[in-house]
Amino acid sequence: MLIKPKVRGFICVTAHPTGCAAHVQQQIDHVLAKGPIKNGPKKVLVIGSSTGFGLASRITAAFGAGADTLGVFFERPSDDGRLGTPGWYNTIAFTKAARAAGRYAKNINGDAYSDAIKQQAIDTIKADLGQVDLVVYSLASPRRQHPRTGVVHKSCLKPIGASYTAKTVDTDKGVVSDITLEPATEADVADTVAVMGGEDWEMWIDALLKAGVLAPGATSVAFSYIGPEVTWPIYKNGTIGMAKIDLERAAKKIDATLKAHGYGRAFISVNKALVTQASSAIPVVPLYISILYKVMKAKGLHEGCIEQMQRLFATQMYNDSALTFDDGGRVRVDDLEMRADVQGETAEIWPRVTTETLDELTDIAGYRSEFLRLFGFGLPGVNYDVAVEPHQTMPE
Ligand SMILES: NC(=O)c1ccc[n+]([C@@H]2O[C@H](COP(=O)([O-])OP(=O)(O)OC[C@H]3O[C@@H](n4cnc5c(N)ncnc54)[C@H](O)[C@@H]3O)[C@@H](O)[C@H]2O)c1
Repeated sequence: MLIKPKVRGFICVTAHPTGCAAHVQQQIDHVLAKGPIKNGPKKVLVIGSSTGFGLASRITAAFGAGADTLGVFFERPSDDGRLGTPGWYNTIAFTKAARAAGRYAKNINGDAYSDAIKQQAIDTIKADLGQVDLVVYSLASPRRQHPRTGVVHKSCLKPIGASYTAKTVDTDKGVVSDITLEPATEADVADTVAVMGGEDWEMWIDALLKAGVLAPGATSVAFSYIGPEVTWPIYKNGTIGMAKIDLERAAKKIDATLKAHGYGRAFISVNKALVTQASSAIPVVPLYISILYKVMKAKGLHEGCIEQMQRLFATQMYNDSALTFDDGGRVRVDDLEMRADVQGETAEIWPRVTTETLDELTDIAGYRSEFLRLFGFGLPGVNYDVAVEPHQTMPE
């Protein structure tokens, strides 16, 4: 099958298996080039391991620290004549590469919010790894079926209190326009907290502890975003921001639980704004990212998911380093994004961006190519004019 990108709004409905593999390999190469991470994790569970920050942390653990990894994700597998989602192909590529390098890598494709998948992960850890010493929690999902009530909660991206009008970009068409977002209801907030807040992370840690599969001294990390004021009504102060406050609440509770269990630790890492499948769905944010990329690339400060996770592991979590916390007890790898000069220049560009000036003032081209790379398109060394087999099976 010849596979070309088919972009529909903020999603690409096709994915290229060879391109996804090349994207994973690029990330592995980055981690290898950075050199080994001393005293790194040995046995790692990554929840949300197939794309974005979760995949990057799995690659960093396996190829930077030589860790065995178990990945949990929710992806559509390929079938005869039918494409899978990028995370499916990414995981196949990762698994083959990790095993070729002599590392254990197994995968569970299913709903991480369910009790059944938690149990499957526990059974796999018991059978293969004994215990894990790092749990990365990196889910980004539009919905969660609550395992106790059966209720399906849907997360949303809305401001709270008042409607919010701001500039946004249709990244596909290159049109800049104003968008007005109506405020969330109380139910919207509660639903978003139920999906993207900390309850499920707590349920994972409780289940792992009860089953005895968490090593004494284990670490757990989950990810958040803060960003500049221009995005606060839709992010930090919006429904997703309320979920992140709940994630921080959970981090403190899990930290206390893990400290009681062999001096472990749990914390939130605040990461940089990046093009991922999750962030491309947020209004306003892709325009901000396009400006930010322009400014950060000009200063030589640009990072993607893999640079962020490699830096988090090598300069905060392991490698004889110690976690440094902000006033809110969070680790910040968004430090370069939030630098005063970067934010000053981004804020200066923001009001001047129009459809006409988009190409000149922003890195919309970089945004688009990074977006396509998420789906395996535009990778160097991949011949997109050659037919590829869409059906790729996951190694057992
Ligand atoms: N992208 C950004 O700019 C950014 C910045 C800072 C923090 N974050 C945070 O990082 C975390 C990860 O986001 P991302 O941008 O890497 O997202 P992503 O969409 O690339 O990855 C989400 C992962 O979750 C998995 N997943 C989704 N629903 C699932 C389910 N029900 N069961 C099992 N797996 C499921 C997917 O398969 C995938 O592996 C989120 O907490 C997000 O808020 C993102």
